[in-house]
Amino acid sequence: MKSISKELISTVIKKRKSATHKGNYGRLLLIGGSKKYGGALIMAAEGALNSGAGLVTVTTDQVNIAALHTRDPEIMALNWDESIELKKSIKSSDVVVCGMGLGLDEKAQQILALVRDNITLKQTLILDASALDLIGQQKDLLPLNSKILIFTPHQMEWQRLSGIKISDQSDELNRAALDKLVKNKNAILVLKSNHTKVYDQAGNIYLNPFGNPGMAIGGMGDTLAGIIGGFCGQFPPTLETVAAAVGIHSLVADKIAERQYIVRPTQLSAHLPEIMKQYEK
Ligand SMILES: NC(=O)C1=CN([C@@H]2O[C@H](COP(=O)(O)OP(=O)(O)OC[C@H]3O[C@@H](n4cnc5c(N)ncnc54)[C@H](O)[C@@H]3O)[C@@H](O)[C@H]2O)[C@@H](O)CC1
Ligand SMILES: Nc1ncnc2c1ncn2[C@@H]1O[C@H](COP(=O)(O)OP(=O)(O)O)[C@@H](O)[C@H]1O
Ligand SMILES: [Mg+2]
Repeated sequence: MKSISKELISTVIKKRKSATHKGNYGRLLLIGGSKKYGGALIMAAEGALNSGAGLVTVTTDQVNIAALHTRDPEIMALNWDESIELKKSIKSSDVVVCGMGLGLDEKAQQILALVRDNITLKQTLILDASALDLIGQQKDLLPLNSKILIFTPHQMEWQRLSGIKISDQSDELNRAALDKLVKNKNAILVLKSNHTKVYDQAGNIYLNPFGNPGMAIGGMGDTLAGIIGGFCGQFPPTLETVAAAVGIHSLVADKIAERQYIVRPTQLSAHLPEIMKQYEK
């Protein structure tokens, strides 16, 4: 098992070249935010924006859009009832991040089915939170048609999806469960805990040595899902890129925790551009 290092983060975060434009840094679509959990979607979108994604669009319950635009006018928004537009948005994105605050109701199931049916082999798909629980309940909702498929469960979500109890979540069982879920070997598992592990299906594992308990606040994982999306839109969507996203999320939190008792997810996002600058190479 390898450890996520500051050197690894520096090899992933590239200095931007002059002759580039927003289209070179990833078209991201984030899907989530039912009425109760609009904040989850907003925090994920802020993670994506602040990690440098070129173009960020969300699709969510209409009720969240004014709040999102008040905070972040850089982000485009689409009412998730507009299913024709939503299909087009899925198809035209480089990276789709689905599940933060999506909920588990019929609407959420329909939206995940739409993602499953419209994602293509050119795209990176990240599944978080409710998307994972929906798949746990109904295995045929699992989208298998993306280029790279990234799962980002916390230990309880992984228990529900894989059937492995938290106390039994060993590397061997985790990888076997990933192989059972995704047979075409294009998946990455980000198993979140106080020391998150990132697995691929070739047997590689990265352990995150960074992070602190000030991060134990709702929205911290939503923010990470957005950052992983942002990294996969800008840099090649590999195991190392995902591991670097996990690492930088915790390093920013560690910086904030030097002088604060807790780390607000929105504050973490706001500090990302400054800390990423220190690691660019
Ligand atoms: N402001 C918001 O709108 C927020 C919305 N959220 C959304 O709420 C929905 C439910 O997700 P939750 O994760 O809250 O609920 P879950 O019921 O899925 O899981 C949370 C529970 O799992 C247990 N657990 C065990 N090990 C854990 C670990 N390593 N990390 C985290 N929890 C662990 C804890 O008892 C915890 O209360 C998701 O769609 C999520 O995106 C949350 O992300 C919180 C913030
Ligand atoms: N005690 C801790 N030490 C280090 N990191 C933590 C700790 N508690 C939570 N985290 C991190 O915070 C995030 C929590 O993710 P998640 O439970 O999905 O949050 P949410 O769904 O509320 O946004 C993960 O990245 C996890 O590694
Ligand atoms: Mg979560």
